[in-house]
Amino acid sequence: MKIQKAKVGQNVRLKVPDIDRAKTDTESIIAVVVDVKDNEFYQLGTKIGVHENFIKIEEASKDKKQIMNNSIHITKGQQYANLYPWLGEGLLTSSGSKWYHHRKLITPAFHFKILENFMNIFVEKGSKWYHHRKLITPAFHFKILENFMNIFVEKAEMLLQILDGKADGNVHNIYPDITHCALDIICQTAMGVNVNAMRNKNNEYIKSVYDVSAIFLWKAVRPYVPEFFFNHLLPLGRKFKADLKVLHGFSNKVISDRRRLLKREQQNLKKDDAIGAKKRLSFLDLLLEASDGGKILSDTDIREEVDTFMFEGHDTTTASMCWTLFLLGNHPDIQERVFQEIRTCLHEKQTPTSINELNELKYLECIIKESLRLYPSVPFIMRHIKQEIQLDEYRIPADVQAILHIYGVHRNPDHYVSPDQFDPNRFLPENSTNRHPYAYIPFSAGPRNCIGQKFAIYEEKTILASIINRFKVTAVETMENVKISTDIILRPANGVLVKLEKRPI
Ligand code: HEM
Repeated sequence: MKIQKAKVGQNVRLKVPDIDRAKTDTESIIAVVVDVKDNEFYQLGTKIGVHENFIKIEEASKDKKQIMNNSIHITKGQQYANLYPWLGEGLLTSSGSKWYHHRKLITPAFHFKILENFMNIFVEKGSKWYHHRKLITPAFHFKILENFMNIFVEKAEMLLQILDGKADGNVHNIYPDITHCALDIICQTAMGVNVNAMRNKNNEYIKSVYDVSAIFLWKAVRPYVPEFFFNHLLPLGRKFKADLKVLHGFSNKVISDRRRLLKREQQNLKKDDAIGAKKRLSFLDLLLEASDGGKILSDTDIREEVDTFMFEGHDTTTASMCWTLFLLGNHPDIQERVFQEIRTCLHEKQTPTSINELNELKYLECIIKESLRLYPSVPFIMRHIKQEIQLDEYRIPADVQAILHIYGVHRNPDHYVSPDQFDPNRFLPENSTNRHPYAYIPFSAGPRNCIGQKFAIYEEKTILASIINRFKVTAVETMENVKISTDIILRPANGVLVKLEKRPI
């Protein structure tokens, strides 16, 4: 590719006709100049190159602690600064010691490994049980898991009622229904607040999430637009401000509602001391408790984390569930096979109700994984490379903004035979053993990987199993003609258009 006067390490924007409308060909958004050839051609890192190099950094670095403590290569790319007005320095965007400290604080609330262990040790006796119990109790109360599962099921059932009304032989876009369901789930599990987005349509919050995500991309590809000009002179800047008001208003309300409720609960607990149990229900409670009246976490710190989790915790899972339904709707044979698995596992029941049941749905898990391979909810991430690195024939200079192109890696034929084909069997254990450990990275990898990945898989399994168990899904668009819309999240541009047909019970 020939471009004008670019130096190694510089970001270049590639001309993609649709970029202004944020409907980009996901294979080329922003690239970094990796090398300048003698013939004035440039080697650009977009699709696979930079990413593969980056992952080798992690492989080469045996001493992961060194990376962590020095915050080398875990600092997010400059473009994330465009998210600061919304997410502030929450877990997703922050760096260095602030990120490290908050991640340590928050991790226990999302450590589902602990919860799985806990489920298993229920049947064990003696010292192992005692040891596990002691280990996990302070970090994560068992009550939380029960509550989460109950909430997943409750929301799945509400969603089914809504979808029942759409099983009428017509085509419906169910993307908004799934979004509302995912938002209800994250608000109730993580924040302990019931926002009832499924019943309360035309949700301003969701609209603002979409707008802000699109504006993020708009700004990311126009680093030359001065902040003052954007903030004060462009209508888009004013829109951004109005959207932020909606988003922050929503999260502030969630926090104050929860504070009030906790206070009431604490008072009731004092009255009813016979129970004596400490009731910790959500991630937000953990933050409020850890804040020590603002000494450790300020109100702004808490709001930034709440915004981060409300966004990361619903938009990503929504896209993933919708792409999965789209793919199943295009592959009736695979849908039939997973339907049989679900029926066998659930017998007469409509929805899964325990973690053990979810763990039994193995083929469904392969389907979700394969869907995240083809359509990763987060199609690319960015890192600020802090120190120069030499990787094979590439020299990545310091201060480069590297784009790690997850979408591209997942469709690399070196790692996947017929990479554009939907084939969940790739993720059967026997077919996964020889895969490069970094060839599949929908949740990123290393110390800044996704904190909510277990949560996401459990949530998706509950909702998808419920839908497939109730309806036969037929998609309208195909893999060949579906339009992809990329902002921060990779979504089907027209939503997910399906026909639903109720299955006999
Ligand atoms: C299918 C669903 C999901 C996908 C594909 C996904 C993907 C990712 C990816 C790729 C990253 C790395 C971002 C970067 O480096 O810039 C990330 C980080 C993160 N995710 Fe997720 N995510 C999902 C669900 C969730 C859920 C359900 C939650 C919360 C409950 C969550 C919370 C977070 C947070 C807080 C971070 C930042 C972690 C850190 O930097 O320490 N995600 N996610």
